[in-house]
Amino acid sequence: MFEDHKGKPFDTARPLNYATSNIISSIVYGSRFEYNDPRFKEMVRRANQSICIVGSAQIQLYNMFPRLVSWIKNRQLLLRNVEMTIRDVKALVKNLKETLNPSVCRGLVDRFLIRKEKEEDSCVKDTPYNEKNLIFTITNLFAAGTDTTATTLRWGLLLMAKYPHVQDQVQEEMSRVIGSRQAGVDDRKNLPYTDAVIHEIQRLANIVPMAIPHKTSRDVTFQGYFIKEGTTVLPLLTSVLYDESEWETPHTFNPSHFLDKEGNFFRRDAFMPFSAGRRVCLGESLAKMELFLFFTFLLQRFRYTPPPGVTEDELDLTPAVGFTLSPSPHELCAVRRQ
Ligand code: HEM
Repeated sequence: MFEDHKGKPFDTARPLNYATSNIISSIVYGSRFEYNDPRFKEMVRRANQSICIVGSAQIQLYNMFPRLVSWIKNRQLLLRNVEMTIRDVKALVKNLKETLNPSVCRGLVDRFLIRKEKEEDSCVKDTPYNEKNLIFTITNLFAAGTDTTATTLRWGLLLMAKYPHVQDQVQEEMSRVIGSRQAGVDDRKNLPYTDAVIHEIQRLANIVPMAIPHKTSRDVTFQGYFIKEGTTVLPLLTSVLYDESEWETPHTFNPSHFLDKEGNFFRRDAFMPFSAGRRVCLGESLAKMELFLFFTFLLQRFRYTPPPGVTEDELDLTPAVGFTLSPSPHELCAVRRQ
């Protein structure tokens, strides 16, 4: 899809969303969607719109005063999106159910359906393998796994266009170490600069600034503060990713944050874009793999620049606020390299 624009400016959002969405789809349904499939296009559009709406002031207000403002427009829109997504997912699951062959497992849905049938046959009570859990597992994976990875990649390409000397070094390292063949996950350890750049993109982009709200399961005293059982707690990842006592230049794009004096990659404890603890991002290892493979592939094949007439300095890094922080609407040129 990048190729189609022939080096002319375009918005990177749609192709990246479709690509990452198809990874989740392959895992969940066992197949990819065509990029021109109207149902797929709508599912991706709705997932992105919902993530944006969840971060809106209206929904924050609703979360605080649910009884007072249940009528607000964004909540109605969100509920309609959920309803339509459930309808689509049900249709896709029905199709898989009708073609289910227990000896050929195509994806997560097949595995779930096989287990569901088995538990029903054995009359297991209160099993989590029920229709409702299946539908919500699928919709949650789709929502959590599409926008996050695509948004990080969009930040990555925008930062490469803004800082061409960093892009030069990534491309130089890749040419030197892997040449023109496609990178595999095992190449990461031999590409310390590229690895550092990907980590720095995630740190600065800070795409899930407030993680996901949690509730205390019992009374706790934390750093001298008493927090009652059942209190909603927001772990502010921004406070760690931009911590002035942890990072040399917390507000600047600086891949050296992850490099030692010899240019070797090193991990930092304050790198927590996936949060931490028991409810740490379930897709962390998948996301890391996707980011590395997509980023190296896209950098190997294209050079990213601002549109004609726009300088690198003018590329705006102000985020658009939603539940996740994505770059403000922008266009880039992707010029074919090889
Ligand atoms: C760059 C990409 C990603 C980032 C930055 C990210 C970040 C996060 C964060 C901060 C949380 C909240 C953790 C908490 O509650 O404290 C989370 C939860 C979650 N993420 Fe991701 N995520 C990414 C990609 C993915 C992918 C690809 C998947 C798909 C499998 C995924 C699935 C989930 C799920 C299911 C949860 C909820 C886990 C739970 O509540 O136990 N994420 N993610």
